[in-house]
Amino acid sequence: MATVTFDNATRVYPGTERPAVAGLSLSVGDGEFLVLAGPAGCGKSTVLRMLAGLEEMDSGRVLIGGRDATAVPAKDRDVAMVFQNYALYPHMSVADNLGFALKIAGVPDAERAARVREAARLLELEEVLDLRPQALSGDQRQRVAMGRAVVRRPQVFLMDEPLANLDAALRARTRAQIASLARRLGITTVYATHDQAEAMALGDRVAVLREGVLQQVATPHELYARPANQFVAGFIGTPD
Ligand SMILES: Nc1ncnc2c1ncn2[C@@H]1O[C@H](COP(=O)(O)OP(=O)(O)OP(=O)(O)O)[C@@H](O)[C@H]1O
Repeated sequence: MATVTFDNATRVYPGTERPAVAGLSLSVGDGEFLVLAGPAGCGKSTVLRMLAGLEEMDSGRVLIGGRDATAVPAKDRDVAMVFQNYALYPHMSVADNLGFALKIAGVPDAERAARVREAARLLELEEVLDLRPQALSGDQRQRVAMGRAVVRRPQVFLMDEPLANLDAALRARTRAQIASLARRLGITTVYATHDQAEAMALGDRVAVLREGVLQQVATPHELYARPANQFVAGFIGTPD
């Protein structure tokens, strides 16, 4: 578990004028579930990628667990990212998909098996451990993608629109599972979505971004009761 702090983080993509993320200062508490919310192109993915070490920052810093991680390579940051386009290995069973990163990392067989079992239990995948991904439903596949992050026991989970490929009913169910899982594990989570209902349902706090600029970060209740400006009020007030 760890805190995450962005300190004046800015990213200007080469060949562009306007920063994709401009002077972001934001702290995420230990074990907190923070949602980054805002319309397409507001900079959510860039924030996650900067935190993961997949995107350079032009200025500012990012701290993980109180330590400056700005210059730390992605593989050494101890964060696990779940994407919307989760690529499972089609030729491997669910169990092998779950354990693959641990195998690469040289985790001994017995410990790997135990961690895979634990993740399968938490994500209700025990029944499908021997199946291949193509035999699974969309939400089961999404849970395997989540499980691959869970087995690594990272300090921070990063989730980029992980439910975007699911239909409405499954989104609601999977959303509830994610919320309960993250809270049970107590792992600091930064979760990006353009869907205000999802943001309000999941976040301990929600950070609303507009064109790369943080507008407000507050609990869902505070955002409803006291939106900082018209943009926040509009975003919160307009169901998807
Ligand atoms: N590699 C890149 N090169 C140039 N511009 C980029 C690059 N990646 C993103 N951008 C631009 O940066 C801005 C922020 O993009 P980002 O993907 O972070 O937003 P987002 O809120 O995650 O949106 P989406 O939900 O569409 O992914 C957008 O204007 C986008 O076009």
